[in-house]
Amino acid sequence: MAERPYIVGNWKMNGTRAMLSEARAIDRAAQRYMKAEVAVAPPYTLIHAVHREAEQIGVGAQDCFPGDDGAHTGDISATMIADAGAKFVILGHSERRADHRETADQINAKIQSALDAGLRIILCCGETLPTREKGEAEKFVLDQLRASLPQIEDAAERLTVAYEPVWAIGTGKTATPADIEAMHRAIRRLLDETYGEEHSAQVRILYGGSVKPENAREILSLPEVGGALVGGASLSAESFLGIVVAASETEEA
Ligand SMILES: O=C[C@H](O)COP(=O)(O)O
Repeated sequence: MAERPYIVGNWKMNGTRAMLSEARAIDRAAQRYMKAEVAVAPPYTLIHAVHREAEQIGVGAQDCFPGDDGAHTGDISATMIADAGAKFVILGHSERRADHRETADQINAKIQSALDAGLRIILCCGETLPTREKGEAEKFVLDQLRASLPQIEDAAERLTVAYEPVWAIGTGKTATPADIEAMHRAIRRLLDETYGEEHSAQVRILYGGSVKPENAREILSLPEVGGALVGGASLSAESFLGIVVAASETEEA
C-alpha cells in the first residue's frame, strides 16, 4: 500500500463539548504513531472545536448538503464545513442511505459539492445481510460504487472508499478475513478500471464494521485494507488509540 494506513473515527450522532478531552488525548497520542494517518469526524457542532484542538489528526464531517449555500433551513454546505476546519467528508454512509433515503443522485451531488469546496471524500458502500446471503454482495457493492465514483481522473487523489457491510455495523459482528479480502480486491479492480492503476493506487480502501482493538491487527494486515472507519470504538481515546497502535505496528511488520 503506497500510503500510511488511514484510521478514521466516525463519532456519528455522539459527542458534546465533553468529548473534546477525548479528541485532545487522541491528537496528543497520535503524534507517537506517525506510521498511521489518524482522523475523526465529529458531529457538525464540534468540527470547529476539534479542529482547534487538533495539531496532528485530521478533522472531517459526516455529511454535507448537495449544493451551494442558500435558502435551505437546517442544512450545512460543504463550504461551511470546510470553513469550520474539515478537510474531508464521509458520504454515502449506510445510516444516511437508510435514515434519509439518500439516493445515488443525491450522493453524487454531495460528492461534487465536496470536491468543489476542496474537501477529500470517504465514500461508503456495503451490502445488507440478505444480499450477502443471496450471494450478491460483490455485485451490489460494485454497482453502488459504479453509481457514485467521481468520473474524473484527478478525483482519485482526494478519494477514499470505505467498505462497510451493513450487518457488521454496531453489531459486534465482523466479516471474515476471506470475505473482506475478496471484497477489497474486487473494489480495487473497479478502481483500476475507473481511474487506471496509477491513480487507483492513491485510493485507500478502508474496512468498517465493529472494528476494535482486539480485531484491528488481523483486519488491517489483510491485502488491500488501507485502514479502518471506526464507529463505536472511536468514542473513547483508549479504544480508538488501541486501533491506531495496531495500524502503526501492522505498518512496521
Ligand atoms: O462509520 C463507521 C461504521 O459505521 C462502523 O461503525 P461501528 O464501528 O460502530 O460498527
